[in-house]
Amino acid sequence: MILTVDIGNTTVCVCGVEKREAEGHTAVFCTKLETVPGKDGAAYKAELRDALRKADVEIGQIEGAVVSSVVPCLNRPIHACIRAVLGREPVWITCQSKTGLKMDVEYPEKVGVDRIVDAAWVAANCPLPAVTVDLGTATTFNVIDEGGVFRGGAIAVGMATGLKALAAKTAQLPELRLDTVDSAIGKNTEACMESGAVIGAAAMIDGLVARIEQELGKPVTLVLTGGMARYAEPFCTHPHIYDPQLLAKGLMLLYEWNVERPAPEKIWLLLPALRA
Ligand SMILES: Nc1ncnc2c1ncn2[C@@H]1O[C@H](COP(=O)(O)OP(=O)(O)O)[C@@H](O)[C@H]1O
Ligand SMILES: CC(C)(COP(=O)(O)O)[C@@H](O)C(=O)NCCC(=O)O
Ligand SMILES: [K+]
Repeated sequence: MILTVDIGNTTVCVCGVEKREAEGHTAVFCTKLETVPGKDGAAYKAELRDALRKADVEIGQIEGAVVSSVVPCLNRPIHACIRAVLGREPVWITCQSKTGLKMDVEYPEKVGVDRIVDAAWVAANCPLPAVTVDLGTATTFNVIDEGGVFRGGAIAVGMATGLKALAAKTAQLPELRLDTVDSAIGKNTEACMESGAVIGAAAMIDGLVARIEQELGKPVTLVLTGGMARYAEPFCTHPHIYDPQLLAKGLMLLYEWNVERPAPEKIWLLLPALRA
């Protein structure tokens, strides 16, 4: 099992991913820790140990760890946390990692690593061209053309972020926790806000993907993921795949492609140590 860790702006998503005979890459557990800038490695260490215990995972089952981050101030604490819990160094995914993607954007080093991981999985596993949409703090769109080229995309306000901004910037709109939505026509303030956030996000996805298809001149495979995707996904009319494990599976794939294994001659050097 590989521990995959995605440091997002709202949550640090930790999963245990295995490669299974029949199903391929599969997340066997997932847990979300809160993203708290300033929180130290020791505090995350306690939370991670607790989460692993609750998931019934023994440290010995975990062969390695891999991390993507779009919150640089948490990189050190999370690195320290993983090293302390697993006793090994995690692999960090960056724009320099082997991803199988060719980057056709102005500043590849500025693209969020979570976007690259989503795109890399889809480029390796789905019919291309494809669009991935990750509904988290932000709603991000990635466009991968039929040659496996990352062509860029779009970044829009996330559903929960939009609702928080509305409550903060208006006198009469309440704080809201999203629930299932059943109608585009809300009959009260909360229902109106939910329609705007959820069905609005779905309509934006359908509309933006249609524009992207126009620009590419081809239909795309659409893959939806992220913490908020389950709310909007039922309202997307474009054919799509909903895969809440996209980022975790992508991280394990990139672990396999980027982990440094000892060269064969070094394995002979290690053998005496292994026997001891
Ligand atoms: N029912 C809900 N109502 C409001 N916000 C929610 C709900 N469920 C999850 N969230 C929010 O979903 C977002 C988390 O999505 P996630 O994909 O984990 O984000 P990120 O990758 O940006 O950290 C956050 O904005 C979180 O507060
Ligand atoms: C767009 C994002 C804020 C999305 O982050 P998330 O919603 O996953 O927390 C993140 O991918 C990011 O900081 N990107 C850098 C800019 C870019 O991708 O072009
Ligand atoms: K994310």
